[in-house]
Amino acid sequence: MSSKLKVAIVGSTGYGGVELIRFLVHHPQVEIVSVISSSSAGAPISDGFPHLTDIVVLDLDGVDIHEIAAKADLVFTATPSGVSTQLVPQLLDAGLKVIDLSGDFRLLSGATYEAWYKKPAASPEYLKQAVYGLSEVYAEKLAGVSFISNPGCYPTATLLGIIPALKADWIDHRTLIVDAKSGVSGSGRGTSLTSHYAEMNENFKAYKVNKHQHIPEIEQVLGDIAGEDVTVTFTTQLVPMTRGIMSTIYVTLKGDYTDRDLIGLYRDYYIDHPFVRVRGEGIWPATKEVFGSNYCDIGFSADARTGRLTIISVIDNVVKGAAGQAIQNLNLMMGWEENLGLGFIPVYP
Ligand SMILES: NC(=O)C1=CN([C@@H]2O[C@H](COP(=O)(O)OP(=O)(O)OC[C@H]3O[C@@H](n4cnc5c(N)ncnc54)[C@H](OP(=O)(O)O)[C@@H]3O)[C@@H](O)[C@H]2O)C=CC1
Ligand SMILES: CC(=O)N[C@@H](CCC(=O)OP(=O)(O)O)C(=O)O
Repeated sequence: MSSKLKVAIVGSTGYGGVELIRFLVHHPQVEIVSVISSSSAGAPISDGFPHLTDIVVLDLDGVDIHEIAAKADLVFTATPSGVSTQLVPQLLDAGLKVIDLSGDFRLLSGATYEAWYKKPAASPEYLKQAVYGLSEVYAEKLAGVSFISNPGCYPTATLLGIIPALKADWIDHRTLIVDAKSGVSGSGRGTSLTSHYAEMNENFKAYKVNKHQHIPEIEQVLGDIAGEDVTVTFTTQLVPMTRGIMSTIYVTLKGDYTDRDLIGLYRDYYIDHPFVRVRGEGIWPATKEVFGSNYCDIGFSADARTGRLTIISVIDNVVKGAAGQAIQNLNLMMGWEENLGLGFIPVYP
């Protein structure tokens, strides 16, 4: 009998789910026992995803809580916001561990969720069970828990870029401006006018300016770190590429800190965490340099002329922004090496 952790994936036919499969197939402590679809149960997963032919030889299962509980120890829910709200409580009640990739359990306040997501919030009983999984920042809180809420893609890039400087009190958080750009896979596999080729190709467009649902998530975590309320100006933009997020952060420095000071501060902060790489002086990260990997790369320019700091943080939205961080959180939950099953070099060029 296998002593591996038995894992099921709900939403296995979405971008996050398929990416979970890509990594979990190589994870030494995990066995994928069920790939689940609410719309295509019964068919081999490789019918819809021929790149998995002969690699994942499983038929898609339906969403049946008892069947999942009979097969699996832990479930990844890579399901849309609103779906997880309903599904996750049933999985937890069935005794399963859960790592949820949606936005449904990230915000502590149900009222804040409803204001930004425009959907009914999960019940407070379950909201308070969720541990927020920004791996590098909350690693110690994740060990041994049963339910992790995986961070959003934009919050991951943005928060990892801001937190060390905020924690050190080197920046004035009242001046934070975040200019964030994402590839189209961030909006999921379902077709929409937004992700239509003719709308996206050779285009660069802003959306949800100051209204994005990730704003309260970023402010919640920064408030936790700062010990007081924090607000950010946050602009999201779509760029004509498949994967990648670049979050460019502008903030006023509280002292005469140099790039070298910042590099030292950030390298110290992330010293025990292999997936955040801090660039050397004048070497700014590009999305291609993390493509397909779980890395978050960060670079700086402290401008003595304006007194402002520019921080550039890049991730692959489907990996560090979703499936990769979810597996990193699984590793932290289970007490395994943080990088187990994730040690891939980015795809380049
Ligand atoms: N894409 C990204 O970069 C990121 C995504 N996320 C979040 O992760 C989650 C998954 O995202 P992503 O994979 O991109 O989304 P997709 O739209 O690509 O996939 C979502 C999947 O959920 C399944 N689904 C839909 N309705 C139900 C239901 N009622 N019950 C069970 N399953 C259902 C669908 O599969 P089927 O019809 O086969 O059931 C679908 O393939 C979302 O909450 C998203 O916001 C978070 C960070 C980054
Ligand atoms: C490019 C793009 O459209 N990205 C999506 C990210 C959505 C997402 O990941 O949703 P939750 O984290 O809130 O579940 C967006 O901006 O809404």
